[in-house]
Amino acid sequence: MAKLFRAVIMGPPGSGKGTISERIAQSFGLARLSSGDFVRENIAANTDAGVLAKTYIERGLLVPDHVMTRLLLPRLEEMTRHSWLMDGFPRTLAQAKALNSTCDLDLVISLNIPYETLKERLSDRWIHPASGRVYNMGFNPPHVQGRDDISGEPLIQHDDDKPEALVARLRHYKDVAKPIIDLYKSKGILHTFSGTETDRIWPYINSLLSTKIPSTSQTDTQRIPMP
Ligand SMILES: Nc1nc2c(ncn2[C@H]2C[C@H](O)[C@@H](COP(=O)(O)OP(=O)(O)OP(=O)(O)O)O2)c(=O)[nH]1
Ligand SMILES: Nc1ncnc2c1ncn2[C@@H]1O[C@H](COP(=O)(O)OP(=O)(O)O)[C@@H](O)[C@H]1O
Repeated sequence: MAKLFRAVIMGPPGSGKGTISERIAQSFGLARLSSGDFVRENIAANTDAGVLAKTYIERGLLVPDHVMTRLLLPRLEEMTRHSWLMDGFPRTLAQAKALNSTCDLDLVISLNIPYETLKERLSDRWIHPASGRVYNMGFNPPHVQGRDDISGEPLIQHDDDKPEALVARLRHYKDVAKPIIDLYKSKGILHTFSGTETDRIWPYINSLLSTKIPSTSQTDTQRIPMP
């Protein structure tokens, strides 16, 4: 069997992680894993970790490391036969260390996007809360204004996407991401992409991954369901 491929995508809020992950999953057939989706699925399924996670999310807090690792690592251990790309985890150095002890990452993509660009994008971002689907009124608008394409339900805007909250969020990201980025740099697996437009960054990511991903991992396109 060809070697499997495991990657993580990192970047500040609004940097395009979700958008780029979707493209990578489609182009290379990696399973796309999102920590936010895992959390939402666990909440919906009423698992112990999900019930606990919900108490933090309801207060607008990050889920503590030990809950996140309990929720995610067993799922990763089940994926021994899959290549995957993870979005949203690790978000702290403790999570990165826990991930390290579970699997060997092949590659980390870090997105480096100017503050002004992030501010513009997020103030234009609308979300379908039940599914996590994301729209941008300029970049990828919904078919019907203010409505989710699939369910037709209303879209909302997050309070923390407003400019005044964004400065603090970005500062927080920089602080917590730095040691994680340093860790991956020291392992020689970090690749940083800078720019203001996803469509211009994408070709570089695409060509890097073309050289790294063994062709047999490219047959396995799927979104991983809950057990
Ligand atoms: N105008 C413009 N908008 C973009 C571009 N790339 C992505 N967007 C939009 C899509 C979304 O509404 C917003 C943020 O993109 P994503 O949700 O993919 O970002 P990310 O997953 O990093 O954000 P998150 O961590 O969930 O806050 O910006 C771009 O190149 N130009
Ligand atoms: N790695 C993580 N560590 C801690 N909490 C997390 C992590 N990933 C997701 N969460 C929790 O789940 C929520 C939803 O995650 P996500 O879909 O990535 O949304 P957002 O981009 O709004 O943070 C987060 O706001 C946070 O409370």
